[in-house]
Amino acid sequence: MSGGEQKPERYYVGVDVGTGSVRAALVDQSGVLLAFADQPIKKWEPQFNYHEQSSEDIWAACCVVTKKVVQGIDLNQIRGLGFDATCSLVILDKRFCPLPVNHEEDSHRNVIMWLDHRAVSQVNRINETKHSVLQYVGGVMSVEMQAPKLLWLKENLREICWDKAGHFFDLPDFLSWKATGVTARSLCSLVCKWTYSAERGWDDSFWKMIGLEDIVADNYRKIGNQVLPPGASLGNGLTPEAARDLGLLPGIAVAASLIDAHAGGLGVIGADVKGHGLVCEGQPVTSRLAVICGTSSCHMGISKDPIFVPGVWGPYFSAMVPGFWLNEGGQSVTGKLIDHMVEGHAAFPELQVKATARCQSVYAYLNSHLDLIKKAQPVGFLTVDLHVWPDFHGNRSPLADLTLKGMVTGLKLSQDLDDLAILYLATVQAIALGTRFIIEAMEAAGHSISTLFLCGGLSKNPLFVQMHADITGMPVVLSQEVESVLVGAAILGACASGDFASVQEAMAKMSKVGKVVFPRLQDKRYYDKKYQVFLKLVEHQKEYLAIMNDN
Ligand SMILES: Nc1ncnc2c1ncn2[C@@H]1O[C@H](COP(=O)(O)OP(=O)(O)O)[C@@H](O)[C@H]1O
Ligand SMILES: O=C(CO)[C@H](O)[C@H](O)COP(=O)(O)O
Repeated sequence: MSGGEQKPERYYVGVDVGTGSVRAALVDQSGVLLAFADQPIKKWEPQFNYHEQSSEDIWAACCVVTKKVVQGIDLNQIRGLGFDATCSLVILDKRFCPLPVNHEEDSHRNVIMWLDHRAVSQVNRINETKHSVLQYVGGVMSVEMQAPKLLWLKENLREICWDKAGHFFDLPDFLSWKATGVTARSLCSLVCKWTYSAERGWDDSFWKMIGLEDIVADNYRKIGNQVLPPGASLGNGLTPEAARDLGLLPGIAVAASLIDAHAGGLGVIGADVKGHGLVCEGQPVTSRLAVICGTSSCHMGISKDPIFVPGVWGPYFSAMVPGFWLNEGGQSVTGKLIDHMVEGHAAFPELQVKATARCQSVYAYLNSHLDLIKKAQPVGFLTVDLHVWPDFHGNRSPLADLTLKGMVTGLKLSQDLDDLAILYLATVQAIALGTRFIIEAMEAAGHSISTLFLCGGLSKNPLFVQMHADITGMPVVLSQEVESVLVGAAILGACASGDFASVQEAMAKMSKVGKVVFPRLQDKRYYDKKYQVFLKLVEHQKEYLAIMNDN
């Protein structure tokens, strides 16, 4: 401050809990990241398709990263705190102590992660009910949502978990409770993963029909009967205990949270695009699709009126941008699939040695290796005879079929670095082709999308970004801040502090365009052919299944 004329800077802290790590940022009022820290979190996979975490480990990581980003800052300048997280299920007993989600009775592991597929039988039975709430999750409930997981706990861990449980939280709501002591849930979590309707509230008949009538009898106390819009200020703000844990001052505003993909959406979708030569300039914000690409990819499209897209989650009212309906397409593993293909290849140890020698990430090394071997043709043409179907963990959208498997066609005997690089390229392309498939389903149902806004760990990969532009034929906008999900979390904190009148105002002021990647339209014919093959792959997979199931 000089001469008492200038107002002191106002800062917000955003905390983003992803699948593999927790990140925090100190963000100013114009959305600039002033400090960033990250910390890995523990994951357990006790058996195939079972994925667990620990809420205590996650909270401890939140504390480490928050303390780091506020070091050296006058804490009085920090006005608000916002959390986003994966939509994993946290279970606590009536005294808020962790309960085990496993037969080993390890209560440290009290989180069923979003990608856990243990509740297949439960979700199949839920879908057989054809209950009307299913219309609002794309027609088919995903095994990754919370109702099947709750039913699994009741049917499998009745004594050690279900009967003792006092609180079932979506992870973002667990974090805001931990910070404030307020058990109110965010509208975002409840609408997107728990079948709550912003307009009609809970539907008793659904819970009774699926065998969870105890949730209704208890007046939804365990899953949430006080619901707040994302960004609303919670209780009296940060409790003294949480303030000590996080290294902040007690009483600062804490916002009702968002799921991570939705925070990414807020962080990118409202940016002013003037002067970037984009078709979406002058078009409504509904022409933008935010794609949040980390362990998974989520495709967030908004509309003024509800649009029912078969196989695409939603329409969800006010779950991301207040007043707008949201459709959320998704690919359940994307970053995880690329890592799986690269790390599982025989040439991976050689890749690691070479990348380390050049102080590069393995992805940066592979990208430059592809440039070396491409000869006169564009890089993307190296996969003319290698095709991948990317549903190694089932299909979220638009087929909503968790039984689908991954496919690779065009394998050879070679196992060298060239072979690894081309397989990596084909996997990246398959993910981008999957995005095109989702966009086509959304457009067929009434969306009109012209521009992609990418964020998340995979948006740091130039090949991934260019393939999304080339294969969808749409420009891809990257934000000024690479960590846009954290800008979304900070937007929540800024709204809770009262410094902005609305989420829309905060979005417009805090998200900024960084770079635009345009599609190379001269390659369109090649990618149209790759897309044709892509669609054939799943058709053939279904044919194989029919042949094998024919008695
Ligand atoms: N610098 C990078 N270059 C290329 N890919 C990256 C980079 N950093 C992360 N990734 C990819 O992003 C994925 C993780 O993204 P991230 O947003 O951190 O995930 P999550 O939010 O699920 O924890 C990884 O699986 C990896 O494939
Ligand atoms: O289901 C989701 C959003 O609705 C996310 O995919 C899930 O929360 C995991 O996110 P990430 O890939 O960023 O870890």
